[in-house]
Amino acid sequence: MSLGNERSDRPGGGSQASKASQAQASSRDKRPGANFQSLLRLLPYAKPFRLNFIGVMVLVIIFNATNVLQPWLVKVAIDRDLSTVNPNVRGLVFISLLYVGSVVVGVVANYFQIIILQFSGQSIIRTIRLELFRHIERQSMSFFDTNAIGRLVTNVSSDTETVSQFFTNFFLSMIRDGLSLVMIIVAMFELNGRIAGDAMILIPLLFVISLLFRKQLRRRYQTTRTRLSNIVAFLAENLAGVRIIQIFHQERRQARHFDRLNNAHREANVAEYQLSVIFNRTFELLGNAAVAAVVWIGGTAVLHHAILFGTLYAFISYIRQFFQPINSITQQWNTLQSSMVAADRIGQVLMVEPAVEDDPKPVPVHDERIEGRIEFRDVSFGYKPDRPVLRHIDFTVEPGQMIGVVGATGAGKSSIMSLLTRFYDPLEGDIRIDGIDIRKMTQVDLHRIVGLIQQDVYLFTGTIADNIRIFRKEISDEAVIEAAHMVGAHEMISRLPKGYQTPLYGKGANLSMGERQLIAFARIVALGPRILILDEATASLDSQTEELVSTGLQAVSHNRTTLVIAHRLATIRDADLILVLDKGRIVERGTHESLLALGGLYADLHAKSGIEYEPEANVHPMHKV
Ligand SMILES: Nc1ncnc2c1ncn2[C@@H]1O[C@H](COP(=O)(O)OP(=O)(O)OP(=O)(O)O)[C@@H](O)[C@H]1O
Repeated sequence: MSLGNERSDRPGGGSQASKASQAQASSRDKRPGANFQSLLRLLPYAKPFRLNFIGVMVLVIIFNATNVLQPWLVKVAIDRDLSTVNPNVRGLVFISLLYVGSVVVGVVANYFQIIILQFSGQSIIRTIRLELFRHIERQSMSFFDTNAIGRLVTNVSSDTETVSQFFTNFFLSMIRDGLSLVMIIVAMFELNGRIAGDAMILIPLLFVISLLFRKQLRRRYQTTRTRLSNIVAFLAENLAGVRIIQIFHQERRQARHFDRLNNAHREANVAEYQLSVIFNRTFELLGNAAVAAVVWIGGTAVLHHAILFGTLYAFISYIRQFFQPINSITQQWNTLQSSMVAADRIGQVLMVEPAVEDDPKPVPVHDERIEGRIEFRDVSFGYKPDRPVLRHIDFTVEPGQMIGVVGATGAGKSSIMSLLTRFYDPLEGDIRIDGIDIRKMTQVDLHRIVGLIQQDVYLFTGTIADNIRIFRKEISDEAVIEAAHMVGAHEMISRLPKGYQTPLYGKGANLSMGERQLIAFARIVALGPRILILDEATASLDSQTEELVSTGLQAVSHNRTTLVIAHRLATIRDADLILVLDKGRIVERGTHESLLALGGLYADLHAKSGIEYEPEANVHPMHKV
């Protein structure tokens, strides 16, 4: 005659996933703002399911009623039909049928109650998760600067899961267990007010014991989770750095450290179970003691003919049922706490508006008519307003030109790129494409015009062809192959076992750096933006790949305004204009030759880069006189 909550010696009960998320939710940053309001703010998501919740309530009432009815039926059978004075076999059969009927109704009600509630809870979470995902995707880069990716992943995955506990477990328990308790109490008072009154002493006692234990259980549970996280973090770091560990012969030391973490986890886990078992058995002990007390008090009453035997039976059954809802309700305290923390964190993310937003009245842009003229007009920028990283940047790139931006590390090269793509907005000045302020275009239009290849070429899980067309179905296979041909990637791709259908794993780890660059070039040709920004990879390539990449670059920049953030000066030797940045300012500008002739910072960088620049250096040794 369980009320649907199976007893578990694991503290907290519930699924592993939910427990993990609850622990995470509670162990991470507990903001003072995490309160019931945070949860209430998520209530509108539940509104479309209000009929479902009402349905669940009705089903819960039916289910509880059948539970309370069953001992009562047995009581009637014993006292009315089994009494030796007036035995009634037909009545007995009728009661048995009613009993079976109530069990069947209870089971069916319970089934639908669980299914409807889970469906509603998970639907709510689905909506919240989708909104979070969309919201995060809409954010500007400054948002990602201040929000660790790991935290966002947790928001979308486990925080939402924790909140779902509120909509399912918490809601269900409050209704089901609260109602169940009330019904049992009413039934007991209905049977015998005196014995029922004595039994009421148990309620505060059970609540206090339960809450005290739960607090401790929660603490131990969190310790176990934290120690498990330590193991996972250590393992991840070790796997990532396995080469270094092997080269420096640190395997034993690392294994010892791992075992310490492992042991700490074992101890925490055993301690957690220990307390959990003590708690459950204490509860059971109290339950049995209560039954014994009822047998004693009720039995005496039976002997004195104060109550009938069936009433005593029903009392014993109700006392047994009595413990489950109290246990379950106190357990919800944890659920409520974790859900509030998780809901607060979700709310914090949902409240952030993107720093870069589209103009409410954007200028319509026809990208096919865009020529690709870029102007930076006295642009100043800082990731934090009081720390400028670009000052008074002023330059123009004519359509189809290639421009190189060079400078020491941290000079502000990538920041220029981030402004042109509107990952950030300038603090002062403006940036124009074909005379249109990019803040006046929608970001969708802008990103159709401006293509970007970042240092670390990002490849998605999928085939090479998928990666070239970035999952845009309207780009045909022929167009993909043509794009690859143009940048000189076709041969390399054809050599792969499955050609264009070769699957890429783990951000394209099965390709070399140069090969990834070529795929990125082909991607640009296939998508065809008028402007290309290339944040060149810092790692040096072998000379053969370097040649492939530079041929690819020539192809991809052909007829396209190209801005190269150059880490290798050789890449931009033929650029129409080179900007030399130093501490956020343009300190020199000109062509490769003119800058070398100037003998300033560029010439300096050039000398340090180790590239020989002698006109004769390009001449084949055989032709030297
Ligand atoms: N997201 C960011 N938040 C805060 N500061 C940043 C951020 N990105 C860059 N910076 C700072 O801005 C300055 C310019 O960085 P930027 O990445 O533009 O330089 P860079 O010339 O491209 O350097 P590198 O050649 O090393 O890539 C640096 O001082 C850097 O620390």
